[in-house]
Amino acid sequence: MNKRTSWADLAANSAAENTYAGSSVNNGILGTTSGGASRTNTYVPPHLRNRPASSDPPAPAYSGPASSNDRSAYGGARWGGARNDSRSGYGGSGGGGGRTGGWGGGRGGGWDRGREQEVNPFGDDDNTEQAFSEQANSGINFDAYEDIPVETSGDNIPPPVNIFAEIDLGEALNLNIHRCKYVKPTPVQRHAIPISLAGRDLMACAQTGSGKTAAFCFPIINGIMEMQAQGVQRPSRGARTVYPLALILSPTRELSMQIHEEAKKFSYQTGVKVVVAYGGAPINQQLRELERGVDILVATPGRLVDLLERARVSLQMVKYLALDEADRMLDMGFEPQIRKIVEQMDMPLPGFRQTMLFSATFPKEIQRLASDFLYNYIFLAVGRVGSSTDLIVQRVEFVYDSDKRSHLMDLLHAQRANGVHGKQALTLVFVETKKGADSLEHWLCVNGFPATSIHGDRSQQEREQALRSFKSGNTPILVATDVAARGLDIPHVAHVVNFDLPNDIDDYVHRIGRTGRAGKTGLATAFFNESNVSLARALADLMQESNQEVPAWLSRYAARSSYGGGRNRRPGGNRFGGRDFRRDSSYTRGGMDYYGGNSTSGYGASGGYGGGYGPGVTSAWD
Ligand SMILES: Nc1ncnc2c1ncn2[C@@H]1O[C@H](COP(=O)(O)OP(=O)(O)OP(=O)(O)O)[C@@H](O)[C@H]1O
Repeated sequence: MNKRTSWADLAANSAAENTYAGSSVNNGILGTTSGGASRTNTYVPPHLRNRPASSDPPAPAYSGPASSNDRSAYGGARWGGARNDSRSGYGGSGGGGGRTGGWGGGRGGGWDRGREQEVNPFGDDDNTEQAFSEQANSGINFDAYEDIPVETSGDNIPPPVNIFAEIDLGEALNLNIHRCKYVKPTPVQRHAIPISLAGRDLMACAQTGSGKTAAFCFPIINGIMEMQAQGVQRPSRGARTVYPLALILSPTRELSMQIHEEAKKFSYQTGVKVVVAYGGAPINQQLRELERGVDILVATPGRLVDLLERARVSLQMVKYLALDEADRMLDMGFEPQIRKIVEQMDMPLPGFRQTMLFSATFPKEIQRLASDFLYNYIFLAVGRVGSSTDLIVQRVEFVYDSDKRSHLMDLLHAQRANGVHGKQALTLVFVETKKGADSLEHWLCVNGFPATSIHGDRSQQEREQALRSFKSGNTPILVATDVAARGLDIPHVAHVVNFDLPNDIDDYVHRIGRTGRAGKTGLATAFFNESNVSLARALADLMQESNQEVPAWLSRYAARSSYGGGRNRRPGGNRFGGRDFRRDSSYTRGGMDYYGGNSTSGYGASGGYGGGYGPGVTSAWD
């Protein structure tokens, strides 16, 4: 499907489509000369100053082996109504009118006052009328998504919508959708929004850059507006405890900040207040912000646990729980913290809150874990689970470790030569280690390529500054560890280079997904060598799945290797085979299918998954 051209064409096309509107490369912080390979080495990034200058000579030219391409009808009521257990719906026992110190009066009160002072997140862009007239030109190529396969499973699935007007999101939210210049919903939004508006729990898997943030934000904002219209009351426990109505968790600070920014735009003038809390930044400032009132709390798990332990936040009133990058949130690194937040504090149980899990990848093992947090949920897959979008042209090249730098340099030179108006297109380079990131950044800078880096050893201030500098085009090359792999929506990233490939194919999917977003095309290049053999098969399968040309040498590696490259790959199995894990017969117990009541009738039958155990009853897998 992707037309093959030379690399230079690909880079040029990608760059042309992704040219940033920012400043020129030579912006004052650089003393570089432009053009050929030899450059004046005058730029040293702040965190590398006072270090000895690199004595690395340019590496020899690429000498790796040549390769062929060298290159059921909806029946659910709104939340509460759809529950068929004996417990009353949300608000019955949790947020009832018997509470004292109501919303608007005590805790979180004063929001009306704050609302008057609300900063317009659209800034100079806020010209609603213009937004209406410009809608047809928002630059989103929706045709790219039209023939994408969609799978939904679960009982009583609400039907998808085609246009935003089909859903009643409320006037204020609709206005913000117009301000964002969203003409029509993306496929994941078409399906996920009606499901969530119907009060159903959801596990949603959709490709990178396909609009998942709005898919969970819109129903949350709409739901909170309704709660406020109904005069929701909040407790007046401890003088300084706040009671958010929605919690959105994400794995990195930068992603939480981004979701916060997006959610603020969507909730502008709706009366819904969004606050963010993440580590590495002064907690006192975040506490002050919380005290001014919070409806939606966007947080990273570590900082949230801190706030909960200080009793500054209570989750007792949480009606909506969204986990972005849910598979990452539930893998080994984060799972204990997530369980603590969701299961061991005062958050309402599944069935009494609405839970939404979103990611571009969802290994079955993680799906199984995640089901502990859900109640009678709907599974939605837009595209194949864990697939990458066809919008990204993927190339994989065999490059020995010792040749990687010179090879990267070649790519960057070609890209610059083909750049639009001499500007370097934004390029994101992923490496394995923090040290490796520092060292590559330094080497690029001294070789005349303005670069910055983002990784866990940099201070939060440095991380944020690096992102800003990259986004603006001041340093059009960002060297990153996996801290930047997920969720970040940076316009005009033309090229993602996997300088070091990850061990897990899902990480690869997220990394390359930093380009080719919202209908735009992008380019991803991976450097592969003997140390990546365990990824060969998964990588070849993924590329084939997304209509990419697989080099013959990679196919040979793939044929020889076992199925590695992932946490959840069945040996010999096809990673694209099953989707909703509930449909997989290997997950049935005692002849009873956990999904549909029995393993032959499949999903859709009554007594489906989640009905097997009620809220509060421990999952069968514990
Ligand atoms: N309906 C829409 N119309 C136009 N643009 C949209 C629409 N929905 C979302 N977008 C834009 O698409 C881009 C990608 O959206 P978003 O960041 O939510 O993707 P995502 O699916 O969460 O990606 P990832 O898997 O990488 O986290 C954003 O710039 C967003 O503003």
